[in-house]
Amino acid sequence: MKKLSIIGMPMDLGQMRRGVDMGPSAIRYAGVNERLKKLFDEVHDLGDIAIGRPEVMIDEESNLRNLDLVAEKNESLAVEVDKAIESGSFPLVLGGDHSIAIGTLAGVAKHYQNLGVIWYDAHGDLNTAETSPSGNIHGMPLAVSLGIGHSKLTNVGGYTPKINPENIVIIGARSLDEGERELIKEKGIKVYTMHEIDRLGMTKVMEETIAYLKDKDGVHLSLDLDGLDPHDAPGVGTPVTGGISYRESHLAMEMLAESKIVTSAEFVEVNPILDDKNKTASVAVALMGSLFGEKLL
Ligand SMILES: NC(=[NH2+])NCCC[C@H](N)C(=O)O
Ligand SMILES: [Mn+2]
Ligand SMILES: [Mn+2]
Repeated sequence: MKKLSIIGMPMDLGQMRRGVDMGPSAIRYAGVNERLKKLFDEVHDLGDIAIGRPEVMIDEESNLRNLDLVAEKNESLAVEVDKAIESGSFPLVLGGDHSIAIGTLAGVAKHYQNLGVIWYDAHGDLNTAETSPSGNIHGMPLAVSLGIGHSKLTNVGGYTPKINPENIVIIGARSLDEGERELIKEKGIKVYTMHEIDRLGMTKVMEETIAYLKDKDGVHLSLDLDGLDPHDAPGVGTPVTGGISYRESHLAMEMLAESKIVTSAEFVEVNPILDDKNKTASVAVALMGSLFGEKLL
């Protein structure tokens, strides 16, 4: 019995550009339910986590924009993700800015002893208040999940850390801040930058990634649409040129489907205001199709 739970997280408090809160709607409009119903026995769309429209505020002291709200809303997400897994469902979270990975991983990681994470992204999202150039929490969730950062964030879900550095693979990196580079080196995090993707090809990158994570008891895929080239996924708040192509991304998802290692996923940073006729949401849905085993023949 294959069950999928879809959870919308219309969060935009982790960054400054309005519109990413409409990501879950855009992805639903692009047909996520219809497409994935063919690949699961049951698809439960649980609707959206309530975010509301609070006054935007910055905690000047700590360089953590909307700290309390981001923490609070991620607690709610963690509860829903946890419940989905308890009920035997594969949790698929629709973002929302990438700060939602804090809540997703809080809900997921308690179910695994040794969770692997694939971070498909132009960025490392390994900043802290001290290293962040922007104060935007969507640039911090991977560090937070490692237990590095403000305790209001690292303690979401009531425990820390969620993951270990040697269980992470970052794919598609091409924009890293100085503090992120240092953390990657210090912790020995595995990273396939665009250089390695060009050099090795996506086939080899995914073969190595899958081999690297094979012995984990679960693998979470956190896919930031800005990992793709802005030509293929223009509707994102922090685009970086020279990214992963649409075709390479399909191949990556198909290889993950074949490997059967992925046990939870989130697709984030879809911003329909910045998009071109809902292209980015449609790309997200197409990639989900491949991730969950869609085949042409
Ligand atoms: N999830 C994202 N799109 N993150 C972008 C982060 C950009 C930059 N590194 C920052 O920390 O502000
Ligand atoms: Mn990114
Ligand atoms: Mn990201």
